[in-house]
Amino acid sequence: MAKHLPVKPLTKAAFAPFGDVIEADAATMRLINNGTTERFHRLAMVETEGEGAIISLFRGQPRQFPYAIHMMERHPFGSQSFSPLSGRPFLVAVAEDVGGRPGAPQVFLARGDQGVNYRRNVWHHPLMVIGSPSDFLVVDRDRPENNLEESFYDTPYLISEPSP
Ligand SMILES: NC(=O)N[C@@H](O)C(=O)O
Ligand code: NI
Repeated sequence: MAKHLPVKPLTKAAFAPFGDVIEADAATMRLINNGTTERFHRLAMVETEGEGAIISLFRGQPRQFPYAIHMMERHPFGSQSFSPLSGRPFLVAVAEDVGGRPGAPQVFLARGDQGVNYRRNVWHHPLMVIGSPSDFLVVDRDRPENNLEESFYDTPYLISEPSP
C-alpha cells in the first residue's frame, strides 16, 4: 500500500542536510558594479571529482498527479543544481541514506525563484515539474554516464499535486 507524503515549503534550514537552496538571500548579498548589481555570493559549491563542471538546460514535462515515487537516484562523484528559468514552482524530493539505500522521501515545494543544489551523493528524485513544461539551468559534473546510482523502493510513495 503506497504511503502518502506531505509536501513542505523549501527552506535553507530544512534542506541543509541535503544541499543548498539557491535564492536571493539578503545575508549573502554584496553590491558590485558600482552599486548597480546585487551579488548573492556563494550560494552553493559545485563538486565534480575528476571531471569538469558543465552547464545544461533541462526542459521538464509536468508530472501527472497523484505522482508515485518508485525510485531515487544519486550522483556519487558530483553535485547537481537546478535553477528554474520559467519562474514556476517545482517539486524536490530527497532522502537520507540508510545503509546504502534511500530512506523515506522528504518532499519540498520550491518557489519559482528558488533553486536547489544537491550535494554530491545525496539521494534525490529526478526533476519533477508541476503544471506546464518548465526550463531549468543545471550545473553538474561532466560524463554523467558513470555518475549515476539508482535505488527502487519496495513500496512506492504518493504525492498529491501541490496547491499553487
Ligand atoms: N539524468 C539527469 O541528468 N537528470 C537527473 O540526474 C535529475 O536529477 O533530474
Ligand atoms: Ni540527478
